[in-house]
Amino acid sequence: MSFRLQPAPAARPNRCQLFGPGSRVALFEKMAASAADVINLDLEDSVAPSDKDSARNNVVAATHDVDWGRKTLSVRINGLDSPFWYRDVVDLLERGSERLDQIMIPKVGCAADIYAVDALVSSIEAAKGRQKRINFEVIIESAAGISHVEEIAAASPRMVAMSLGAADFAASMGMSTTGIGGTQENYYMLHQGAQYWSDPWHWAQSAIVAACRTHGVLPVDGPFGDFSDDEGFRAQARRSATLGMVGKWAIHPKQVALANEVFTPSETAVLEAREILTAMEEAKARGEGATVYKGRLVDIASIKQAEVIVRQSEMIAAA
Ligand SMILES: C[C@H](C(=O)SCCNC(=O)CCNC(=O)[C@H](O)C(C)(C)COP(=O)(O)OP(=O)(O)OC[C@H]1O[C@@H](n2cnc3c(N)ncnc32)[C@H](O)[C@@H]1OP(=O)(O)O)[C@@H](O)C(=O)O
Ligand SMILES: [Mg+2]
Repeated sequence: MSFRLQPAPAARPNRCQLFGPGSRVALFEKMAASAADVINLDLEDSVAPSDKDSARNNVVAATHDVDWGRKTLSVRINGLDSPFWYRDVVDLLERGSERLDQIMIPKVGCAADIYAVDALVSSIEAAKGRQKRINFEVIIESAAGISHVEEIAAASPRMVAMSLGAADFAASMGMSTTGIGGTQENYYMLHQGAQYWSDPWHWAQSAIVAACRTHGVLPVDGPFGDFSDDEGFRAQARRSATLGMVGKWAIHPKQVALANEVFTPSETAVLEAREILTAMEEAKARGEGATVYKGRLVDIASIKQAEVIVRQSEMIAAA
């Protein structure tokens, strides 16, 4: 292992992040009653420019008036290229309650973007004497964002999570698709006349996971736009979980159960992980660094893999 150890990410359930426009107040109580671990109230792209001020006021009020239970309460502010973002931050932190846990920063392109928001947030927190430090989540959804993904992950001690925003990412990369995540019809390999679909999001997801794991940040898969396609959502989520992501956005309430299903380790997976840990304890007692479990090699690396699964299940159970 490198001398520089890999920091542990925040120990918070993050299986599903349910989004809702700040302009649709009627959704807030439904979001609070959902099984999502994280709530993202949106001030950015799901809110029309004409509704920005009213949506901001709705969300500030919701930090006081809605019982969000033990969920992580996050607000997506507008992009740093907009005339809205500074007022989003100022009003949330000057008029919003301390129930707010996190600010989500969209379309981040470099570490300096985070620095700017961090400086403004820190100044208001000090001026208002806020006791609870606001965390950051960022969305990687541009060519610049993926190009600078590691410096962004390391840009602030407030950084807790990082998501892939497939739609804006596709637009920024010039991808010929209007789908939001999932399989892309023309992204296939041809072999002996048969088509084999590959995953156009794989490399970006892996880059996000690597940057996040290097700096103790939670890697999260973003939206899957077709909320009538349960199996498509499951397939995308399963690929993301396999790559090391801890959760996925829901842009419709029906996707919450799907995300929770995929990102909650199954009883079978947890039992196997615990059995591997026991097998490795027994091997260690015999002075061995490797052993056989169900006919396959397990060694010290297997301990770390098993601990990821056990830790995730215990964190969810405790939530
Ligand atoms: C693309 C990336 C993004 O920006 S994604 C994040 C921004 N987008 C959003 O926040 C959209 C969130 N979803 C919605 O606004 C709505 O779900 C919808 C517009 C997609 C559909 O709304 P509607 O037609 O009203 O849905 P239904 O009639 O099917 O509703 C059934 C039922 O559920 C309630 N409902 C609807 N939406 C939500 C919600 N988000 N949370 C909780 N409850 C919801 C609705 O009121 C109905 O309730 P009822 O049964 O009591 O009537 C981008 O960043 C990138 O990738 O780059
Ligand atoms: Mg976006």
